[in-house]
Amino acid sequence: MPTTSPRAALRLEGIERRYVQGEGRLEILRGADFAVMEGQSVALVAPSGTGKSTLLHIAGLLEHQDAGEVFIGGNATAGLPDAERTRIRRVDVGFVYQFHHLLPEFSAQENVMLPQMIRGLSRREAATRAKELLGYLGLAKRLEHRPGELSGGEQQRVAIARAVANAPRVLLADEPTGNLDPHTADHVFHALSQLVEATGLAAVIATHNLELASRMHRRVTLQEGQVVELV
Ligand SMILES: Nc1ncnc2c1ncn2[C@@H]1O[C@H](COP(=O)(O)OP(=O)(O)OP(=O)(O)O)[C@@H](O)[C@H]1O
Repeated sequence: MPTTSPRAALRLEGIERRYVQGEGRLEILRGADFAVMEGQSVALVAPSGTGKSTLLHIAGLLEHQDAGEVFIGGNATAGLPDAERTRIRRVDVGFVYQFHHLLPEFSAQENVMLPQMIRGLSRREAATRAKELLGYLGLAKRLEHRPGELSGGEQQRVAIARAVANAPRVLLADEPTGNLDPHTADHVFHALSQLVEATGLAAVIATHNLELASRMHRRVTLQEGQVVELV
């Protein structure tokens, strides 16, 4: 019987990114290559200022690279018009940041419903999916809570539910537990890992937490502007 080989949900090829500051030039990414398969979680562990956020922003089509190509689900994105890049980002990419950025006046459930309604789902459909996701992340009893009425770990789990509400191919998380105590960080990481296993998402998680990174499928770092596998 033929076996299906895993597909790269995200592939970066020869990514270059430099910043010009006055007379100086900062070469942050110098031909970075990187691929993440469906259902795979990768920790990006590198010192501050080496370009983790830059790499995630380029991978998520939030920022343009100076050279190289980003493939999402096998489709090249570099030459696309901005409107098409935005469409792909909305459909295929979910982001989680260090701070949750939830809308304070909306409930947990409504925060998870919003991206779905923006994509055209009915209120009822969005509510059902939000409830299901929040339940999965252990927040079944927090649906009506506003962000200010949730703990830090709960807020981050709502942010994760929101990021995956539209079933993206790729989840990009930038220090998602950087603002949490170790116990809560552990809980949030566990929730993230479970989601990756359950949904076939590809996840890239920038973190300084080596213990949590050790639980991801792979670990990579940035060295001289290149992505290097850690073994
Ligand atoms: N818009 C910009 N203009 C000039 N330099 C920038 C710009 N954005 C980022 N940089 C520089 O590029 C480098 C990489 O930044 P980036 O935010 O990607 O690092 P990082 O590895 O995510 O760091 P941290 O772990 O501290 O968040 C830094 O030295 C930063 O100062």
